[in-house]
Formats: sequence, C-alpha cells, structure tokens
Amino acid sequence: MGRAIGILGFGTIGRQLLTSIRERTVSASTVRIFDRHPDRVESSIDPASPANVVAVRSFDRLVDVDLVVEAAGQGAVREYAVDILRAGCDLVTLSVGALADRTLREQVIETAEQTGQTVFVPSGAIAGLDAITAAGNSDLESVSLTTTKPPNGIAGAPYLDSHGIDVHEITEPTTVFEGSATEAAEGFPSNINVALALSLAGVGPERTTVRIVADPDGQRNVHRIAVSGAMGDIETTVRNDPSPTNPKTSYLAVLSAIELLRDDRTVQVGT
Ligand SMILES: NC(=O)C1=CN([C@@H]2O[C@H](COP(=O)(O)OP(=O)(O)OC[C@H]3O[C@@H](n4cnc5c(N)ncnc54)[C@H](O)[C@@H]3O)[C@@H](O)[C@H]2O)C=CC1
Ligand SMILES: O=C([O-])CC(=O)C(=O)O
Repeated sequence: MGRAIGILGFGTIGRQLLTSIRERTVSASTVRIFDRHPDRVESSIDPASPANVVAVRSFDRLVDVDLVVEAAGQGAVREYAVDILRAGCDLVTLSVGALADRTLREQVIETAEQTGQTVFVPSGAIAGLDAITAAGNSDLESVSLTTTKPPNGIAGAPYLDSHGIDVHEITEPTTVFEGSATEAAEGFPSNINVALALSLAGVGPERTTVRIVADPDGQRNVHRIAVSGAMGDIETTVRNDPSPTNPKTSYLAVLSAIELLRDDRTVQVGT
C-alpha cells in the first residue's frame, strides 16, 4: 500500500519520481503534487490516471501526507521545510544546499526534534556518504569535493555572474570556484547541493572544501571526493551522465531519491 507521498516541485526529479510510483518501484497509497506552475502538473496527470494522484494548487493541500519530497529548489526549502515538519510530515530534501544557512539549518533540525519527524538527505549525485558517515564515528581530518561540469551545467550561477565569469567563453578546463561548502552552496544554488550533503555527512559546511571546474569538452558531471581521517583515506569519483531534461541534474540524483523512498527491502545493504 505504501505511505502517502507529497512531491514539492514537478521538474526533472519530481516527474521521474511519479513515474517510479506509477511503475510501483516506489509504493505510495496517495501522491499529492505541488509546483509553483500548477498547470504543468495538471496537464501531465492523465484524467484516466488513478484517483490517488492529485495535483494541488496550494502548499496547505500538499502536506496532508506522511512524507514530502522537496525537488523544487533552495527557495522552496527556505519557504516550506519548517512548515512541512510542523505539519507532521517527514522531509526528503534534494536542494539541501539551502541548509548552508546556519539559522535555517538549526531551525529545521530543532523543528524535526520537536515534532519527531525525520529529515532525509539523499546521496544524490555523489558516492560514499555511507562510508564517510561511518568514518565520522572516529576522527575526520579533511573532507573535500572537486566537481567538474560542462559549462551548461553551471551557467547562470550567481557566483559566476557576480565575478564576471562567462563559462561559455572558457576554452580549457578551468577552476571557477574554490571555497567552503557554505560558499559553494550559496554561489551555485542549483549546481552543488551535493557539497552540503557531503558536509553534513562529514565535518560540517565550513570545514568542507569545494572546487568547481568548468570543462568545455566535458559531457559529464564529475564529483570527486577525498576524505582523510583516523580510519585512513576515502576517495570516490562519480562520472554522472546528466538527466535528459536538465543538464544541471545528474541522472544518479534522480535514482538516489527513488532508492531512498523504497520501503520494500527485506535486506538493508550499506550503512
Ligand atoms: N542533492 C543532489 O544531489 C541534487 C540536487 N538537485 C536539486 O534538486 C532540485 C530539483 O532538481 P530538478 O528536478 O532537476 O529541477 P527542475 O528545475 O527540473 O524542477 C524544479 C521544479 O520545481 C518547481 N519549483 C521551483 N520553486 C518552487 C517553489 N518555491 N514552490 C513550488 N515549486 C517550485 C519548478 O517550477 C520546477 O517545475 C534542484 O534544486 C536541484 O538543484 C539536483 C541534482 C542533484
Ligand atoms: O546533479 C549533480 O551533479 C549535482 C547537482 O546538480 C547538485 O548537487 O545540485
């Protein structure tokens, strides 16, 4: 039967999630979907589709569910995350970069503690959060992420605009940003949410270092993680194919959200 699931944001990830529910990879008793462009949801829901898939026109009508998957953007996390938890829903957040804001992060964590709800942060487009979280049970010395994307995977990011960088003019692989996960998530809100996910698994947003490289000849979104600690070293690299409908979003991020929502596993693998 499954839980009642709310989808906040009906773009690349939201749509694929609905497909997985329809194909029963993810089980859900009811699906409620809210997007700031409600027509896009309504026109995609076939009138012949089961009555348990409902397009809603307001946030208030979304949260009549057990769990909300946010796949909308950092603005939506700022606007709705606390209210989702207060409404008694668990939260899966893809735009986790919003939690670079310490005040919001603390508010979300405190609200989850008070309400007894859980905030889930999918691994998204990166690998190794299981091992890094486990390694955190002892001392971690350093956690870093190097992300290489084709220009159209980062174009339009506020950091590039404010530094006068036109990624379409770059002719060879070029580092366009170096800084903390906090600065990365703020400067590249639609491109590097993975940095915040990594930081929450490891040493926190301020101590996690991030480098972003624009590669004019690259086709893939490549995320390299390097961790050192008392357990030794961890290195992971994922060479992601972008999603067909959004070059900024790697296909693995979509699959990760789907995997997190599966509740049919008798054997749980990984920490
Ligand atoms: N954690 C991770 O590994 C990854 C996270 N992401 C993030 O996940 C989010 C979703 O990604 P996609 O599906 O590719 O994006 P998308 O751009 O394809 O779809 C986003 C949808 O959300 C809607 N939306 C935006 N703001 C809204 C609001 N305030 N209220 C209601 N609806 C709103 C838009 O109208 C759009 O339909 C993005 O923030 C993206 O940066 C993407 C890839 C990896
Ligand atoms: O999909 C990716 O490669 C990573 C991404 O956009 C994000 O973390 O926001």
